Amino acid sequence: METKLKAAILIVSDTASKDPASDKVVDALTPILAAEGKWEPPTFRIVPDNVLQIQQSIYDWADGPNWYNLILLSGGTGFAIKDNTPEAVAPLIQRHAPGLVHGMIAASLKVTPFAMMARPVAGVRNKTLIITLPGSPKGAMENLEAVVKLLPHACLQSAGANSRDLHAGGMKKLESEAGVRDSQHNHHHHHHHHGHDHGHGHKAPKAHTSPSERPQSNDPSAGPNRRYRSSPYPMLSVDEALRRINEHTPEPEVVEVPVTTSLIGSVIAEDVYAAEAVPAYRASIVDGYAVIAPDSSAGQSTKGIFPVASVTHANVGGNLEPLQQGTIARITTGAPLPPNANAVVMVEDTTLDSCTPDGKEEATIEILAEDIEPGENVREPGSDVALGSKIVARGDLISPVGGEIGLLASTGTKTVKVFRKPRVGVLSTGDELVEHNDPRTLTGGQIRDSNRPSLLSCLKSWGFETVDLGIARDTPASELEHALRDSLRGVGRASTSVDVIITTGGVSMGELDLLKPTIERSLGGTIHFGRVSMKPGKPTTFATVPFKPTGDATSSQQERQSKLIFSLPGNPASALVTLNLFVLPSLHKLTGLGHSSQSLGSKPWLAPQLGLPRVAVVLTHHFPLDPMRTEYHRAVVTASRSDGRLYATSTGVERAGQRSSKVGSLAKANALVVLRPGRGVGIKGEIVEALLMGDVHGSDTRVIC
Ligand SMILES: Nc1nc2c(c(=O)[nH]1)N[C@H]1C(S)=C(S)[C@@H](COP(=O)(O)OP(=O)(O)OC[C@H]3O[C@@H](n4cnc5c(N)ncnc54)[C@H](O)[C@@H]3O)O[C@H]1N2
Ligand code: MOO
Ligand SMILES: [Mg+2]
Repeated sequence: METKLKAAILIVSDTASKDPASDKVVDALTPILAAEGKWEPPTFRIVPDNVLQIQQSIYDWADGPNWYNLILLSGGTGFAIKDNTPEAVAPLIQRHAPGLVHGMIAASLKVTPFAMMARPVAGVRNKTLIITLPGSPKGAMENLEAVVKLLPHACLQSAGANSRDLHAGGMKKLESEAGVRDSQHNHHHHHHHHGHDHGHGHKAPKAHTSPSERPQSNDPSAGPNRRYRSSPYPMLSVDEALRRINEHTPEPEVVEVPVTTSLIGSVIAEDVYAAEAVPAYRASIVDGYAVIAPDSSAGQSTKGIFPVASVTHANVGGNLEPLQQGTIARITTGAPLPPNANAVVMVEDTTLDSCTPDGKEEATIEILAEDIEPGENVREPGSDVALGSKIVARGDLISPVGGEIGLLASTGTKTVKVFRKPRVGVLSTGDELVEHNDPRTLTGGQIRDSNRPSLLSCLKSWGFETVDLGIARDTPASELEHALRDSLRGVGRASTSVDVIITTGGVSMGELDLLKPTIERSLGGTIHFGRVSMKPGKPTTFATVPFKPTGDATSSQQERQSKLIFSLPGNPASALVTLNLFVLPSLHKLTGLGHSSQSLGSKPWLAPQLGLPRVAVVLTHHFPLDPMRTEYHRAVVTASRSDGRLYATSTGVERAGQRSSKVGSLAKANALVVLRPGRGVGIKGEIVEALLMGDVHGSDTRVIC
């Protein structure tokens, strides 16, 4: 059977979003696609005339693993103030298709001159063809009919594969092909002239003029006329941002290190086999008497009075005398059994019968137990760890609990291969910043740098090596560029080069928000995203910069090929939340946690996940919702002792309680409660997702409904 193509319809209409039954377009378009016999029944969604919601739908349908071949949007393409579908769609299109636009307008013009009042856009994002249609059912049908015959071919070409490859099995291949195309795209962008407005010097730039270009940061030297008034960076969903971070975080490197406690938090890169057996000899499990127990089938009793032939302590040296039939030997826990002995009787199961003449030692003992079996209370050699058995596997995390270190130590393992943990630098930016411990009184707009200490402490608690990169001033602008370059190379303010740079501040819309332009224009870096639909943390920026190591061969082996820059918002709560949400998964991947542990066998769910653990929590009170952005609400989560559930209580729901400037919203918090955007509140008793940042303590909390 031939593979069918996947289509999605987005209805953009304030009316239909309030009353889905009022929509007539989905029912009008579906039969047109069905008549072609090449399409699966389309999926659809209804959103209001809202740029973010339109864009989110396109990300969902064109960017994820479940991408669609075709997205048809209907509505919002006219001249009315609220019509903003073309403005939402155009920036997301990577390759425009003006031919389809011409075709649709030409067809409509045959019906009505009002066709000139439509502002359709069409083009390709990733492997998905996107076309806007008018909002009226009649107009939408006419437009779709004008192009519908061409769509299967256009979609297959956009996907870069034949139809069979569109099947689930071909997904992987297509994903990697898309990766190749993306990097070529980036390449192109670096050589492209940035100014797109030559000859129109007085015009302010539009956010997106040339469709083939990625968004480009503000040119700091350009005057007010050419400064952006809306961000050129598309607003990504958190999931898409995380996907891009994962995609651009390099694979971890392998290093060989001695077995010490500094292994805690490292991930094993190569299976380790026991070079020694544990125990190395036959050892007693109890304090008592080594005996020669008769074969159980013989039916003989082990009761009786026996002479004590010898005493064996745990640290005995040299060879032991073999035990003679009819005698027993006193032995302590962990001590080697004398040859011939095959079981141990606990001292509690014996009584003293007689002493040596000097009264200092036992001469004879009565054994009270009558059913001692061979092997009883004996640890055979290698029964705890067999010689040559796998003790830790590639992908295993060396936990602070101590089990893995214990295994390595007990078998005399001297060194292990692990993934090298990344080194992380933290840089604060801003002219207003003062060291937190500066004794002087603050003046004017000065504030104390709280981001560096709070971020450094969080990173240290995760077990990463950190480098304090200090403060970079906004003016002169070159200070930031030099601070970043020095940090990458490990000179100046950075004692050693870092793998990951975290900056705070300077990523939003202010004229001194210089991070994005500095990364792109001065360091030749690539910004993978510059805005995320979340609260707090909207302007979070993630970039990679190419890095050529200098110096000798050994140092170059230790350097990664590209370095990561996380430019977090300056607001203190935003900086800490985004550190937890975005930086940690990347550091985990660099640490090797993505390499699923082979030793878990049939229990892959026991493998550690990247980033914070995700759990379900019960709200203990109403939580206000943001109408647009997913909120990461700071909360205290406790484990109920009575019903075994987790309960979330906000660190502050009053007006400024969760404000992004308020770092105190993270004091006492051990979780980020994920609140999807909506009207009103998340209600008391509702179960929502939360990300655990810290330890969970027990409590008597319970929501009584
Ligand atoms: N016109 C717009 N303005 C802003 C937008 C926007 O979309 N349009 N986004 C707002 C959001 S959301 C955030 S979050 C902030 C992000 O600001 P920046 O990353 O550009 O940071 P700065 O402007 O440098 O500073 C913001 C704020 O944070 C304080 N700060 C900075 N560094 C530190 C530090 N190390 N320790 C303590 N506090 C710090 C700084 O003094 C400012 O008060 O932008 C909004 N604006
Ligand atoms: O996104 Mo910003 O972090 O809310 O203040
Ligand atoms: Mg700013």
